[in-house]
Amino acid sequence: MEKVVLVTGANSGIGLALCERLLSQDSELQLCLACRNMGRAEAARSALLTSHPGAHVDLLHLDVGSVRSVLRAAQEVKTRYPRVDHLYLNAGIMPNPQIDVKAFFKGLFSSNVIHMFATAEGLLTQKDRRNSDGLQEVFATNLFGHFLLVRELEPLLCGTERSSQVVWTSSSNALRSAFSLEDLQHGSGAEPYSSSKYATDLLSLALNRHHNAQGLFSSVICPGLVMTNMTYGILPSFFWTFLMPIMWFMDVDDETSEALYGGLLELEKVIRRQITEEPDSQ
Ligand SMILES: NC(=O)C1=CN([C@@H]2O[C@H](COP(=O)(O)OP(=O)(O)OC[C@H]3O[C@@H](n4cnc5c(N)ncnc54)[C@H](OP(=O)(O)O)[C@@H]3O)[C@@H](O)[C@H]2O)C=CC1
Ligand SMILES: CC(C)=CCC[C@@H](C)[C@H]1CC[C@H]2C3=C(CC[C@]12C)[C@@]1(C)CCC(=O)C[C@@H]1CC3
Repeated sequence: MEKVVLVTGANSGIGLALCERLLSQDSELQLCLACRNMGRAEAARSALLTSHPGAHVDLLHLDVGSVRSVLRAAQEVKTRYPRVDHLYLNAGIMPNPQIDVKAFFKGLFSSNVIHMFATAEGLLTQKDRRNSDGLQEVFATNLFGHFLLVRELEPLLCGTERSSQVVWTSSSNALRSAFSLEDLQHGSGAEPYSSSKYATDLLSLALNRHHNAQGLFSSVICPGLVMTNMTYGILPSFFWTFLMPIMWFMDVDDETSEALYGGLLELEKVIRRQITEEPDSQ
């Protein structure tokens, strides 16, 4: 049976790259691009069909920052598909980002420099506002609209014979220090993005607690730092050309992960030898 996969914010950046990858891995799936801007959604669909002719790619109008739009879109999904196998909650915004240049240069010469580049902690603030539903826009878009979508799609995600996966695009910029239960929407702070991403991680945990028994499994991914419209909104592209080599230099993960892999293979050898040499104690 064809898998049904729905991706929010699928018309650009990470969402569109994800759709490309999904179709490369399984050309049979029914892919639904859930987007706010339908012009860009059409263009994304054409691009996907050019690289994957014959693929099944649908469009759905969804503004995750609007409660009415989420409810309408969920209703439409229920009429179109019998179930949803994979739900990628990827749409996100970071409005009016400001960099604290002083903190950046202070961090550059501190022992905290790698952490600063990896998480942007202490570097980034945003200017948020209330939307027409009376919610803080970043919270509404990055978290609450998606939460509502999951709630509405529960019948298609839970209780079916197969399990379903909900995957959130979170961030290394998810900061516990930015989140408060007393101010869920982060109306009074200057780090709504970090707060919304930390809340995303918490919500994913809670969804597992509430829905694993019904076959719904939630997880978060952090894509690292990716050049998209979001990052080009933080600094203009020529800045990134200079910064990228430094970012690669900072990225110790590949090397460390390779070293870990080698270490584990060595340990595996030792352990295997040990259990074949030692008599079974039981
Ligand atoms: N780039 C990076 O380095 C990182 C990004 N992320 C996360 O990745 C996700 C994707 O961002 P990225 O690809 O970088 O940035 P883009 O700006 O390229 O993509 C954001 C996508 O979200 C959509 N979107 C925004 N607001 C809404 C809305 N109200 N309703 C529906 N769709 C909406 C945009 O559509 P539209 O055309 O309508 O604007 C666009 O398709 C975000 O959640 C972001 O927080 C996480 C870590 C790092
Ligand atoms: C010259 C100068 C002032 C450089 C500042 C560098 C910053 C622009 C980057 C350093 C770490 C980056 C980062 C992000 C944005 C750009 C930086 C702050 C993200 C917050 C982008 C979106 C995410 O979700 C996570 C990223 C973490 C690292």
